[in-house]
Parts: sequence; C-alpha cells; structure tokens
Amino acid sequence: MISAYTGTAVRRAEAPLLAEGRGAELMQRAAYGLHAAAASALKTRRGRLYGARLVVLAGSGNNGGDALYAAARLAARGVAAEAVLTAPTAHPEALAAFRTQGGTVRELTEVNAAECAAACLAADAVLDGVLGTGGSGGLRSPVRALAEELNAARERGAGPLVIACDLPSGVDADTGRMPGTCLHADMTVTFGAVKTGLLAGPGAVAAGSIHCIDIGLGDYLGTPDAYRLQEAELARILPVPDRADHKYSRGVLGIAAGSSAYPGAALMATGAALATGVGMVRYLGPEGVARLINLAHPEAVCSTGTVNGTHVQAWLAGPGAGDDEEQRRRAVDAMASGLPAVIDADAVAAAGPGLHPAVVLTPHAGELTALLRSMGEEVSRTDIEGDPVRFARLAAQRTGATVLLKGWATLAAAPTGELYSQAEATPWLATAGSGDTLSGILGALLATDRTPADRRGPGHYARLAAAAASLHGRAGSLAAAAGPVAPSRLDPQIRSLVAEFTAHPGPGIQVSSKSGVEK
Ligand SMILES: NC(=O)C1=CN([C@@H]2O[C@H](COP(=O)(O)OP(=O)(O)OC[C@H]3O[C@@H](n4cnc5c(N)ncnc54)[C@H](OP(=O)(O)O)[C@@H]3O)[C@@H](O)[C@H]2O)[C@@H](O)CC1
Ligand SMILES: Nc1ncnc2c1ncn2[C@@H]1O[C@H](COP(=O)(O)OP(=O)(O)O)[C@@H](O)[C@H]1O
Ligand SMILES: [K+]
Repeated sequence: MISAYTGTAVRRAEAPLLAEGRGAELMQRAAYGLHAAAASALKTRRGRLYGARLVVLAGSGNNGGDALYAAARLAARGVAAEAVLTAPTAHPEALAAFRTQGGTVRELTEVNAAECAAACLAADAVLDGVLGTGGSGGLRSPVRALAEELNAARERGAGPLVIACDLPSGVDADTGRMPGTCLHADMTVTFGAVKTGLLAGPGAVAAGSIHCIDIGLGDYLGTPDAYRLQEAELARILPVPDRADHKYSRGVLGIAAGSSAYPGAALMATGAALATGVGMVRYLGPEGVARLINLAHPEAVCSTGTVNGTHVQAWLAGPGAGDDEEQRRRAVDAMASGLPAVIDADAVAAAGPGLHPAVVLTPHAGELTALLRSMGEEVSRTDIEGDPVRFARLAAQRTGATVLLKGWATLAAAPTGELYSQAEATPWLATAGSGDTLSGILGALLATDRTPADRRGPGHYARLAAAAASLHGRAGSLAAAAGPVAPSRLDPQIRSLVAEFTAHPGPGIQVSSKSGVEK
C-alpha cells in the first residue's frame, strides 16, 4: 500500500532534521534520486545518456536546488545541461555545483522568453524545479508562458520529456488543486513521501508516473493523509470461498437496479457482481428487466419483492432506476436497512445526513454536486473537479456514509477522514455503463466481506470501495488493450483478474528504500 502525506506534513517532518543542520544531506539524497530517475528515463527514451540535452528550470527555493544538483550530476555523466533561472535568485551552492560541471546558465526574462521556450522544446528533457512544497498559487509570469508552451507541445504529442522535481510546479501538494497554470509532467520524482496532491484531483493528472525517493523522513512522518491500495491488498480483499462454504455463507447480494427505461444497468451490475464472485444475486425489479437478467445470467434469483422482505448480506441500489418509483423506494429502504449498501446513480440524490459508513455512495462529480447542494453547500461541479479531496471528505462527513467519488483518479473517503485514491483506470472507461459495472463489483465486495466486526477499522468501507475501483480500473485497462471498452463485456477481465490476484498476489507498485514507487 502506498501511504501519502500532505506537503505540509512532509515539511513538518523535515523540520527537526533541518534544525539538526541536516538540510544539505537531505537535498543531496533528493538530488541523487532525481538524477538517477532522470538518467534512466533518458536512457529509455534515446538509448543512451551521453549527449542528451537537458534544460533545468530552477526557481528560487530548495526545489530549484534539488533540480540544479541533479542536473550537475547529469552534466558530469555527459549530458549537455542548461539552467533557466525562473527567479532573480537561485540556490547558490547548487548553482555553483552546476556551473562547476560545465552547465550553462541564463535568467528567464520577458525579453528572452521565446528563446528559453525554444531551448526547452529542443531538449530531450526538462527538469522542473520551479516550485515544490513551498509554492503557493499557480505559476507566475514569466515562467507561466513557458509552461503553457510546454503544455501545448505535450497536447500535440511533441516536446521534451518533462520530469517534475518533487511535484509539478503549480500543484498544491496538500490537495492536488491547481490554482492557476501548472507545468504538466511525464514523471514526478517526489522526495520523502508521496504527496496527497500527486494522487488526487488535477495534481494526479499533471504528475504522470510517480517515483518516490526515500530521504530518511520515515520516523518523522506520522499518520498518512491518504492511501493507495496495491496488488497485495487487493489479493487480501477479493473473496475466495473455502471448503466449508455454501452459497449463503459466501454472501448474497441484493440488487435493486434497472427499470423498464434502463434495463441495461441491471444487467451490467449483475454481471459484474457475479464475475467478482458472490454466493448469490437476488434481483428485485420489474418483471421485464428480470426476464432479461435471467436470459443473460440464469443464476440470478429474481423477484418483485421488497428490500425489507429479502434476506441478503448487502444491497446495491440505484443504477438505471430512473423514475421507477418502486426502485427508488428500494434504494431508500436499502440505505435504511442497516446492511452494507452501494447507493449509485439516481439514488445518490436520496442520500442525506444520518447514514452509516457501510453505506457507500458512488457519485461522479455531477451527482456529488447535486447531493452537496441538497444539503445546503454552495458548490459547482467545477469546484468538485478542482478539489475532489475536500469535497469527497465533506460529503462523507456530512452524510456519515462512505463516499466513492469517481473520475480519472477515484477517491474513497470515510466519514472519519480516511482517504484512498486509485488511478488504475483508463479514460476508455469514461463511457455509459462503466459506473454500473463498478457498482456490481463493489456490491460483491460488500456482500462477501468476512472481516469480523471488531476488526473493521474506521476506514474499512472506504478500503473496500477503493479495492472495487482498483479492480474495475484494471479490468477496463485490460479490455482497452483490445479497443474501446464496452462495460457490458467487462466480465471476462474481472474474472481473470480475480483469478490472478487470488492465486498469485503480485508484487504491486515497487517500493524500495532507495528508489520508491512507480505506478
Ligand atoms: N526542506 C528540506 O530540507 C528539503 C526540501 N526539499 C526540496 O525543497 C522544496 C521546498 O523548498 P522551499 O521551501 O525552498 O520552497 P520551493 O517550493 O522551492 O519554492 C519556494 C520559493 O518559490 C517562490 N514562490 C512561491 N510561490 C510561487 C509562485 N506561485 N510562483 C513563483 N514563485 C513562487 C517563493 O518566493 P516568494 O514568492 O515567497 O518570494 C519561494 O522562494 C521541496 O519541494 C523539495 O523539492 C528537498 O531538497 C529535501 C530537503
Ligand atoms: N477520464 C477518465 N479516466 C479513467 N476513468 C474514468 C475517466 N472518466 C470516468 N472514468 C471512470 O468511468 C466510470 C464512469 O462512471 P459513471 O460516470 O457512473 O458512468 P455511468 O453512470 O455512465 O455508468 C467510473 O468508474 C470512473 O472512475
Ligand atoms: K517542481
């Protein structure tokens, strides 16, 4: 599992070491790791390191210091390195070390901005050391225009490899917010700990792949702010029946989804739940939908009954309910049943204060906007997309439920503040029906959860929701290898992943003491 910390917490962890006079040592560790990651990326890109052209963008603070020291090491290995100073001052010792290794230096001004941009665009790689955890707000002029030009080149599929030092400049390390312009990266080499701002919101998009360099803050970091599950945790969470099991002990999922207007949602949710593995699906809904379900999934047990009269271990309600009154009633009853419940799509709007953490609301940003507005929060979809950490946590806290906020990085927030972020998904999953398959997977994980009640910590349901998002994202990514994803055809990928994880838990994102994580 990856543990993430706010930039503020990392700075707090550094403070005692700085007070002991160990700042330079920390910076050398960071710079060594940055140079090694950059060297490896450059070798992959162009075959060899020697002769590569590098531009380092260096701001006035320690982030610029890290980048200049790393560039000095690269220059010593035969890289043609140029520094573009984005502020009137730069870390003096790092700048001197860079010059000693033959690096050339110029200061970015309004007058030479076009030349500096041309140098960046012609380089093999740009090291972004403009701002780190000490930055606030978006990039300022003149570096803002340079960043915009590099971002535009990236959009065209052109331009250099951009390697962010600690975090993409312009991203808020605590939250992933991007208050103005930010320089988008292909990879981010982050120091001390993964920052929450790299796992969520616009920061997660801007960061590219993440590599974490251990600089020795471990004992000082305290409680993580957020987590990302990896293969090992998925393997522990995915359900595996044992010899003593029968269909009821494995877990029965009640599904109240679909309507005559939207029957497909019920089929997709049911298919995904069966593919994840449950003892039984009991489907409640219109007869016409039930007939379709039984054609596609004869093992589902269908009825037109009520939530209160149906014995299950967990509920899934809402997908495709539309304006079907009986399905809406079932969603409300599922929320009030006291059982774990996935509440998706239209049913999210029926949520409100007074729920419990085993109720998992699964909105996208639009549905979360409506939910929060119904509770008196003045918020827009843009606000939520810009700061999903804050609003996922707020919704969980206001409702008492667990909130799974879907997007490129999907967040699972517990009412007690625990937060998970999963980013295995592919943008090909942004297609109608994707949410229905995710809800089926999550329903199955809730129904088959065997964790004893006294061992379900406060973030337990957020962890299950994150596992569902991870499995869903991985299944989508596997399917996307063969072309655009059809959520109704995702079952084989879900099944094969469950088989793979439960048989051979993989190594996950590599975390090592020297070269950290890679996603
Ligand atoms: N501490 C340690 O021991 C270690 C720290 N490490 C590294 O240090 C980094 C933190 O360094 P830091 O604290 O010097 O801040 P940093 O992010 O470089 O920039 C702050 C400067 O930028 C300026 N500025 C602010 N906002 C701005 C904006 N929007 N646009 C333009 N300028 C802006 C602001 O100037 P001001 O505006 O206040 O005049 C200030 O001078 C951290 O991310 C990691 O890389 C590692 O080496 C490990 C050891
Ligand atoms: N850009 C994206 N990249 C990766 N995954 C995405 C992206 N956009 C959406 N998704 C995923 O696709 C799914 C869409 O769910 P949802 O919006 O509820 O779809 P629907 O209601 O049509 O079934 C979610 O799992 C979400 O995380
Ligand atoms: K940076």
